[in-house]
Amino acid sequence: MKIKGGIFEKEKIIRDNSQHAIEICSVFKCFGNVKAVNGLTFNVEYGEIFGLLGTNGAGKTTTIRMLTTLTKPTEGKLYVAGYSVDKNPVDVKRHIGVVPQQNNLERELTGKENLVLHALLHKMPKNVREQRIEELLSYVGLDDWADKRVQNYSGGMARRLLIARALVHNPPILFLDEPTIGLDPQTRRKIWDLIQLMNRAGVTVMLTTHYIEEAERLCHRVGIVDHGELVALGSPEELKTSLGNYCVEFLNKEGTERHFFPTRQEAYSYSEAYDCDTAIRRTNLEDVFVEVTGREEG
Ligand SMILES: Nc1ncnc2c1ncn2[C@@H]1O[C@H](COP(=O)(O)OP(=O)(O)OP(=O)(O)O)[C@@H](O)[C@H]1O
Repeated sequence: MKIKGGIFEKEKIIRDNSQHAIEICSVFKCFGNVKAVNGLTFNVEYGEIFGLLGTNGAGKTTTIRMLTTLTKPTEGKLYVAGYSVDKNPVDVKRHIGVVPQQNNLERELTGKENLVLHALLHKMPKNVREQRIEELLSYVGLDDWADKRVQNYSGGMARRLLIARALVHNPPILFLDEPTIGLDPQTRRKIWDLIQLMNRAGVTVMLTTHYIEEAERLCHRVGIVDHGELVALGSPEELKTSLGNYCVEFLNKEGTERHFFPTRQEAYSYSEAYDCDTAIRRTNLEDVFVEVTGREEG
């Protein structure tokens, strides 16, 4: 995958009085009796890769759908690029790219035609859009597939095309809902590289994931959501440190028991008191996830 110079050069964003790329202020979303989102408040800063991590049904997709103008909150306010999602949805749409969880590409069209269609929806002039599309197809490594129909693409290729499509109109903020769901490990790594390259080129990224490894490897900051509530927020390092950087782990009759300590020495002293086999290791984000949600997997 190649980065061509200048493809992420951005127009200057005129923001109201916001310093944040994304602001979520006391947001609730109910579907009947189900509180899909239950009082979320946090910001995403310009330049970040921010990950919303949670189990299935935690409220991640609903949050992305509200931020990207697809559904309205029951209560609360959302701002993207300084614009109110409620009052200025058209401005919000101009400033965002969205990679949905489901592949909604036009399968009968070629990769290039899909991008042209998106550019036309954003009223991009022909000379600008042609160059941009060529550059993006090369950027996501699909130049050789540009004129082939999407129905012949693999899952990983379709995901790369979805990312290219989201970037056609040069948005400063990109939302990705479960960007690597269902992909094999090699393709997943390629998508991670692509997200990191985009971010280095200046794009602010907010993604959802239920893969803890994805959040730990990719995200500058992570918000862990459970039953629609934010239960932890910080960089992976901050979250691990807050729990204790060293873990003593051993098996008892009920299952695996874990205890956390700030230093290896304290962990070692604790483990010495036990007769059974104990392991001392560095704390990881999965430990944080289990502690704050009470669940074993993302
Ligand atoms: N349109 C809808 N109508 C009714 N309930 C909904 C609707 N959309 C979401 N929900 C419910 O809201 C809760 C949160 O769903 P959401 O899709 O936001 O979770 P998620 O964290 O994105 O999970 P997943 O990874 O499975 O998509 C779930 O209980 C879900 O069943």
